[in-house]
Amino acid sequence: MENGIHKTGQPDTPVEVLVDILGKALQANDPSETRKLVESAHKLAKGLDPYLDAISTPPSEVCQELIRASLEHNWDEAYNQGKTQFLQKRECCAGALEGHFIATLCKLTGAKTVLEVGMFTGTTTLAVAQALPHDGKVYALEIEDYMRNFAQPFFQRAGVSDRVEVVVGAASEGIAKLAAQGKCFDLAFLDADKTGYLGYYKQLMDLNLILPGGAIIVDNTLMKGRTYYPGGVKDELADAIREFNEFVRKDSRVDVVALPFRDGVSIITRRQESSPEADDIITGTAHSRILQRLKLNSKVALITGAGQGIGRAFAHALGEAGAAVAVADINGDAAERVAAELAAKGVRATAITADVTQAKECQRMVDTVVERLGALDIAVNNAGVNFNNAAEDTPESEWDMTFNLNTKGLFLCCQAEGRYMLAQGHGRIINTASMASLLVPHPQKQIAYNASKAAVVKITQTLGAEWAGRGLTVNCMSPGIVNTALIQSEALRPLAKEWLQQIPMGRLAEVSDLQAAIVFMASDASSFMTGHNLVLDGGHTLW
Ligand SMILES: C[S@@+](CC[C@H](N)C(=O)[O-])C[C@H]1O[C@@H](n2cnc3c(N)ncnc32)[C@H](O)[C@@H]1O
Repeated sequence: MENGIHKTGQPDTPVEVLVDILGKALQANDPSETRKLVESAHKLAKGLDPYLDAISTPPSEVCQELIRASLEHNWDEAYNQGKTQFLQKRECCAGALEGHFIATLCKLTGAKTVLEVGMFTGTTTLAVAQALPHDGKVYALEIEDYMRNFAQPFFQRAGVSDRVEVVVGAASEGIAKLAAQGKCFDLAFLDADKTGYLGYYKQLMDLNLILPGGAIIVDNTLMKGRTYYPGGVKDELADAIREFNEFVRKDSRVDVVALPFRDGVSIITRRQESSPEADDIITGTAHSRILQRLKLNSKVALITGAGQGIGRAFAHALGEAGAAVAVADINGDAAERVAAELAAKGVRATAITADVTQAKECQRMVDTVVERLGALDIAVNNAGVNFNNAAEDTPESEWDMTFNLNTKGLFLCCQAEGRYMLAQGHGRIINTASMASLLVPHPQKQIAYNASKAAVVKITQTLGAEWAGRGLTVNCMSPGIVNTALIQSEALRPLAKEWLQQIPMGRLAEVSDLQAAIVFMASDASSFMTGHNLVLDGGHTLW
């Protein structure tokens, strides 16, 4: 490609088509021909932004109201009445598409903390806040106190006030203040005074305020085209942006991509360390940053007992981390429901009905996973039961049922999964044990359960040792008392008060407390851990 025109001679983008049409208009001798060409160039240029709006998801209703209020506000009057320090203009509002663009980048990068330098009426702030997780925050720097009051009711209406902190004052001071408070950002959006950009950029970079994997997004890097076509006019803003663009382009710490989106948007990311002296600790193992090492992309995970409670939480955690998920349960409807939940959030998932107390069923389950999802990389053996009876009253049938599922069934699963994984040369098996493997939970009586879970730890240790060095790791997790349907039985519910006094942290585990651990145990990041019993009990076993 040369000068925007491809070897075929055909222009390929709307701008290239414009260049082509206007070039022809310049060469046309017939005035009516020139007019026709200019008209078609005008229509093509005029239609671009509305079309982009039309094919993009519209902003939320509150965001639309805020954009409307920003555009309709009498900014001259606000200035004349001394409410704003500077004469603000409606064009300051970045608009729906750009707010949506920044919010999309937040979602793509999994951002939690975002800095906006130059908030105006907060339309982008709002779009970003709505895209952040509920424990995320956008810090919006704005020199005009008036804007905080303008935007606040809209943040409240959208229910995101606790996700927005407006810092009023000069942006350089705001950045310094946030830095002094130890704040760091996944993304920063530079959109305040253009002559200040270089200073803000240097502050953010020199103070390391952008987290590894983060980015600085900069608006107006084309400055209406005056950066590359000044038109012979003295232009302080275009000069400042040009100087900024050139500085960033030459800054060896970063990569930058400039997009012809609206008034030009540049995305600046920090370069990965690449010097030959850099070891794995500097570059990350296989150049994967620590959070990337936890990703389970293209892995296939099987979870038994995944129709509810802990297993369901494991299935969601592994799916969110990138794995395709086979949801196995003896209750087929429950398995289908969880598989549907996963599919609805974009996880490749399948449901399998299986009774894992039967060797044949375990084999069929593994075969089905491989047949439907193409492999089996991670297996979480989680199906289990718990009955409550004093030792002297425990019927033989209860002992058998408990051991059949919790112990024999778990071993049969490990065996079927292990055979497949040994043949493929890699795999992660994670068994659900219990803190009952380490202490005797009380006051409830559950001898069969306690003994079955102690056996799970021994199975895990034995398999971990036997299969070590053959690409497999086998570990188990021992949750404390988890707030699930299992403990809602009539026998157990009244005991909750007593348990709370036994737990140093003073609360039961929620299934979500176990999710990060299962991802770690399933990922390459845990490759040196095998035969381990990971206890997650709020300190219960310490007392
Ligand atoms: C282009 S508007 C921001 C638009 C906004 N980011 C959006 O997405 O709609 C620029 C804003 O920067 C503010 N501003 C200008 N100079 C500033 C400074 N030195 N410190 C903080 N804010 C400043 C202005 O008051 C104005 O509200």
